[in-house]
Amino acid sequence: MILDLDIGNTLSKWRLKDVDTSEIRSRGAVWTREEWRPGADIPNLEVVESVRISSVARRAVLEETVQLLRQRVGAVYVASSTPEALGVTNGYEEPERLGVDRWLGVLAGYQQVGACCAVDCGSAITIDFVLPGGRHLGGYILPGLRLMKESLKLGTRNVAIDPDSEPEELLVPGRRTVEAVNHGIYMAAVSAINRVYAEVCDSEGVALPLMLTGGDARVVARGLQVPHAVWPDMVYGGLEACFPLTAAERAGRMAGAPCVPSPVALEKIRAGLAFSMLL
Ligand SMILES: Nc1ncnc2c1ncn2[C@@H]1O[C@H](COP(=O)(O)OP(=O)(O)OP(=O)(O)O)[C@@H](O)[C@H]1O
Ligand SMILES: CC(C)(CO)[C@@H](O)C(=O)NCCC(=O)O
Ligand SMILES: [K+]
Repeated sequence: MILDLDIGNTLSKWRLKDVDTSEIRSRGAVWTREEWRPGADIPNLEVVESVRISSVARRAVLEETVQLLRQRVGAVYVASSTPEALGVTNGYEEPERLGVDRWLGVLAGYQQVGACCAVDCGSAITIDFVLPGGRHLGGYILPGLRLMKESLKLGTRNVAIDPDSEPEELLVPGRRTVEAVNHGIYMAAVSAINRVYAEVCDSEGVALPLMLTGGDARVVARGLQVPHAVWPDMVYGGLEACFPLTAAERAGRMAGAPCVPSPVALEKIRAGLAFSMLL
């Protein structure tokens, strides 16, 4: 088995992938600040031959995790942001400072569809762009839905936005605090993504396919106007592309990669942008 680990700021997510069949066998998540104790929701390391890790947690968390795993598992691969990989050039002035989850998302997106916009709706919402030819432009970082809500300190943090609610309901004025906060942060996230997407496509002169990942991807995606795909395993896809171990991975196939709809024509994106500026 391959153990894929995505250590985020809030949650550390893992999945076990069968080396022979490329199937995903199990998944789980633990809070990042907690220890990896036996009995918790952690994978059985007895069956693991290799581990691939994406981590944006503090250095000490990664070091402890790697140390623990090296004693038990044959091969441990740790992803890092580099100046260039898989045909993509990193747009950061200091490439190693780009969050590796963003880098892996961008690499997975580029491998799947070529030039694209990759959005991660996690603890933070990140929006990254890669142009045809593989130039990563850099991107945007804003607080995630949960962070925005917590920062208001109105005692509404435990009421999550229902991922099944209709965007029309979420975009109307709230008539209770919880509702006003939920609708406000939803509007903030959705309109930021819509605007940034349109601005960058306009200024670069290219309509880009749009992909979303992260814990809040589904609910945020429902409010977007442009065609898009949700890919929960996008960061894992980057790990598969960087460290291919199965036959399918060596052939460039990433687990759970979605069919990404073609973007609308650039003229339409530009018209939408011009319209929203006039109002
Ligand atoms: N069980 C859960 N626990 C915490 N957050 C959850 C849960 N389910 C959904 N979420 C939502 O997912 C978001 C966190 O997404 P994700 O799991 O991608 O975070 P993360 O990996 O810790 O983020 P990052 O990698 O940016 O640190 C939160 O904003 C929250 O609203
Ligand atoms: C922005 C987050 C927290 C999103 O998970 C992560 O990608 C990160 O810690 N990045 C480092 C800073 C940067 O990407 O510029
Ligand atoms: K993430």
